[in-house]
Amino acid sequence: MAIHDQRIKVIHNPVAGGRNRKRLRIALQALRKHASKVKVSPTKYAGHGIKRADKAINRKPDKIPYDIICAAGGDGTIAEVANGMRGSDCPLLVLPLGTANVFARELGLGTSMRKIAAMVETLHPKQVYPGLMGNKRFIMMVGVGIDSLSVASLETSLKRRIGGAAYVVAALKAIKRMKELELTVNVDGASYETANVIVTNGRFYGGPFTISPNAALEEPVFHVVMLHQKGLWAALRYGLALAMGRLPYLKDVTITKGTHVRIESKNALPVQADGDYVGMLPVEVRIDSFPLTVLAPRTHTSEAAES
Ligand SMILES: Nc1ncnc2c1ncn2[C@@H]1O[C@H](COP(=O)(O)OP(=O)(O)OP(=O)(O)O)[C@@H](O)[C@H]1O
Repeated sequence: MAIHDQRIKVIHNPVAGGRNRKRLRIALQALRKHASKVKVSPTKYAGHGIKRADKAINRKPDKIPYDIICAAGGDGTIAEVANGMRGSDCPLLVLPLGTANVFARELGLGTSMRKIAAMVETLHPKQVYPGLMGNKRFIMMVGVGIDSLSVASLETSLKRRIGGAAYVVAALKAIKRMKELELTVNVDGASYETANVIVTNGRFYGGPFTISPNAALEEPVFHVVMLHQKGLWAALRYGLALAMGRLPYLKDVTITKGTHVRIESKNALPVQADGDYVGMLPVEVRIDSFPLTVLAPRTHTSEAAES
């Protein structure tokens, strides 16, 4: 699907990933070369991406519809736009301007805006399956454990200033609460006791790190990654194994598949979805019956994911 004479609505989160104007400009230049119209609408507050996307999809009858909706931001922005597009088969183009940009890596787009600009005309529609928490979509993952404790104590202003390093600061704060991590996870009827869980439809986590090597966005199934140990030593070991690509192969890590997952605890614990705090336990997630159409390279390699 070449972006040729098409009408594109770009929903841009101006606060994603710190300063992102230059990266956006590179992408817009490429889009304007090929498209007949490129309309950029910045988000004004958290959650605005949902409304913007819904409005772009359901235009008044006297207005010409858009052919492509583009989410320019981090994974949180993409999730918002994907929520506003639920039920539509209009393709979503992703311009990664966030901090971790896991979804763009997962699609094989990578994170180099120059490379994306160079290939934007050759991207093809592909169907992927987001998850649902209640009636709200997440595009890749939901987590409870050291990650959700960290996200819940993350200072947004610090993240805007120092980027990914703010997560390290947040993780240090979260360490104090690690003993509370006692979870019961039910995957399609099978019950597990664990300390950390990540329910994901993708391979990557926190950027280019592999957490579930056999997952694929286009398969309507979750990979449920459970890290059973808690405590400082376990957290450090998991962090190191993740950085070295060894996490999925540790003896105290279980990965199972399912389409319906319930997570609960006797303790009050926060939940993260696509890197943002979304509420407290208990939580129930399932695969969305509506697929999401995204533009992606026809074939992709791990090199693109690592760029
Ligand atoms: N104008 C805005 N002002 C404040 N917050 C916003 C605005 N627009 C969107 N947001 C919120 O910012 C949050 C974070 O943005 P996003 O996830 O896109 O970037 P990021 O956190 O830098 O990247 P990543 O998720 O890849 O780490 C989103 O969940 C969204 O709700």
